[in-house]
Amino acid sequence: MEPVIRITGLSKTYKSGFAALRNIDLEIRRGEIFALLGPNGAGKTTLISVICGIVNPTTGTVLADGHDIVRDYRASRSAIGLVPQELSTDAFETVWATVNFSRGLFGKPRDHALVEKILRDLSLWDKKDSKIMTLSGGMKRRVMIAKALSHEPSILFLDEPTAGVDVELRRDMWNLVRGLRERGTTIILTTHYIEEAEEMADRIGVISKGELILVEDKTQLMRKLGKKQLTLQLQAPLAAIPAELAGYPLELSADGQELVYTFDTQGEHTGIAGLLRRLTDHGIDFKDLHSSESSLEEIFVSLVRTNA
Ligand SMILES: Nc1ncnc2c1ncn2[C@@H]1O[C@H](COP(=O)(O)OP(=O)(O)OP(=O)(O)O)[C@@H](O)[C@H]1O
Repeated sequence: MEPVIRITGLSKTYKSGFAALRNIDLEIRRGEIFALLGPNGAGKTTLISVICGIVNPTTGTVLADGHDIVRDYRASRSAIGLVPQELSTDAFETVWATVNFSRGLFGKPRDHALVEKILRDLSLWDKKDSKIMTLSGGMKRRVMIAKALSHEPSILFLDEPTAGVDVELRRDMWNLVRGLRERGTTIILTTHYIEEAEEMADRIGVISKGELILVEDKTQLMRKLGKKQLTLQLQAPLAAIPAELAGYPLELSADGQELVYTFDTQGEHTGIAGLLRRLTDHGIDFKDLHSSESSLEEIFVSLVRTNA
């Protein structure tokens, strides 16, 4: 299937001379949820801004829904809904007027039934006659989403959708995003919250210092980079790891009560049986053991650290 967004050789150097994006190639699949992860200043917002035609690219091309974002700006932009990081709406307007007006900006005919549905889906219907300035921060964020959806885009960008929102709204937002995906909307979200990517995304891209350092299927990424840890609670504390066990990737907790063994889930042998034998040989007994898998958070931190 043709990708819904095709980015080729994209770079952005700001007037200051700062290279915010370096030679990005990326294809977004129709109907997927793609999470763009990266530390502060990595270039996430710049990338979204280029795709949405807010920032001009220095080199490269972007096709959104088949339309070149520079040559064919209007057509590409109307395929896109953007929920920006910052809340920016007319404080004195009502929710109803703002969302209808946004639709009009894209030259779409009035459709009150559609706007009503969007407001209901976002639990905004009972606020439709409220002025924006009287709404809470979370409600204002919902209004931003309603505006972005008002012209029925096939691609939705959510730039840090849940930054600073409470748990309840975050859950609502996730449900909303899933619902949109079910109806065929492609969703690209940027986030600092790894758990959000872990929970929501089909694929994950990691951007660091303007470079896209990785794009992977979420499950594959977690499997590929996933490490497991086996923690052994010792019968008696150890002062140090015995020299004979130096070849094993072992760590001793500060109080000497726990030995942690890290192994690769992809490896042919975990090495656990051998390790346990060696421990017994050395008279190291343990009273309990448990294993844990590394989270996407740990994978992400180690990736960005490697790129530093
Ligand atoms: N107009 C501009 N002129 C010069 N530099 C800019 C401009 N806009 C952004 N930058 C720089 O480009 C880099 C990338 O910024 P961007 O906002 O894209 O990062 P980000 O990944 O979205 O970060 P955050 O997670 O903090 O939102 C930053 O170092 C920023 O200071």
